[in-house]
Amino acid sequence: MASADTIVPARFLVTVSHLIATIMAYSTKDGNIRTALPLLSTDSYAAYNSSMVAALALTWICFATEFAGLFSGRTMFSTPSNALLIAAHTAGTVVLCMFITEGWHYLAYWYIFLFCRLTMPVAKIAPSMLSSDFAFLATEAQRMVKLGADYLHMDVMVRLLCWCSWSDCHLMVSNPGQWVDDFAKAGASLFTFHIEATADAPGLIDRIHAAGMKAGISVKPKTSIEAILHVADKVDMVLVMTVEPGFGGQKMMPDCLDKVRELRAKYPDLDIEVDGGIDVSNIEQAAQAGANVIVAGTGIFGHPAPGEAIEILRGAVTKAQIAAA
Ligand SMILES: O=C(CO)[C@H](O)[C@H](O)COP(=O)(O)O
Repeated sequence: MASADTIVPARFLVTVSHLIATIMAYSTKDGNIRTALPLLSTDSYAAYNSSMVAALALTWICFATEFAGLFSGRTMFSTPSNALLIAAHTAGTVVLCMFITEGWHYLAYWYIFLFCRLTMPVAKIAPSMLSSDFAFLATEAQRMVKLGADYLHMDVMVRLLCWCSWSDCHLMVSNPGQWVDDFAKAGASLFTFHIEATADAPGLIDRIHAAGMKAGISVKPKTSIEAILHVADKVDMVLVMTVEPGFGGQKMMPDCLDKVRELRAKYPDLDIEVDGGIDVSNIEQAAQAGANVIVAGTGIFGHPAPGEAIEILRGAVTKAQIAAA
């Protein structure tokens, strides 16, 4: 395994090469746009130019985010993530050089960009606030975000107010539809309900989306995955419970991971979340089954170094994704 002394500078250098290639693509974009235009025609030049500039602007936003993660140390020490990014940036630099030198159609840039962004459902770690110190909830939330959490997982058994824009709200209530507007107003970004709690899942998903939130659907351990397949294309995430919902600190039920395997085989790009009894000792099983969004309460808050636990969970997911690719 490469050490941080070599892999971190290697990642930095290939990322910079990729960035330079995108800057070159900006300065030579005229050739790619003209390839897309009929001979001697200048109609549509402005529209194609704006489209290409938009794609490049999105790329640079992604670079800014990545450099922020790298320099803040948040994504610096995960070897599987570093290896994946080195491979992605190397491939991106090579394809972009061909795009420039061979004068490919400008739309190819969009395809390259979208392929790079969408091919893999990235690892997301969601500390379950159920295991935090409720007397200092806001401080606990800030601590988790500083330590690298991608979401804060909020279990809702009675009404709860979300105060931040990256709350992953898991509603373990009957009639979840009655709370859609309240959660949207409170700033929830992801509203996950149980298939067992509604008779009209497609309608509820539409309402969640219309309220400006992502929609997730959850299955309890005894519910088969077939129960949600009719809406798997409509939702942004499927949550497979690996314990009976209710409280933290339970033991993960490995049988539930068969549902994750089945779902991942059918939906390679879907966000699949697991929740219940996940920690650094069993994350490899969940990651190898295909889970990429990891909820952990006791596994993070009860770990002597919660930031390290978050990175181990993220690293295991990324490593399993590389192995499966
Ligand atoms: O949904 C939940 C309980 O119903 C919790 O999110 C879950 O149990 C997380 O806690 P832990 O990681 O300690 O098991």
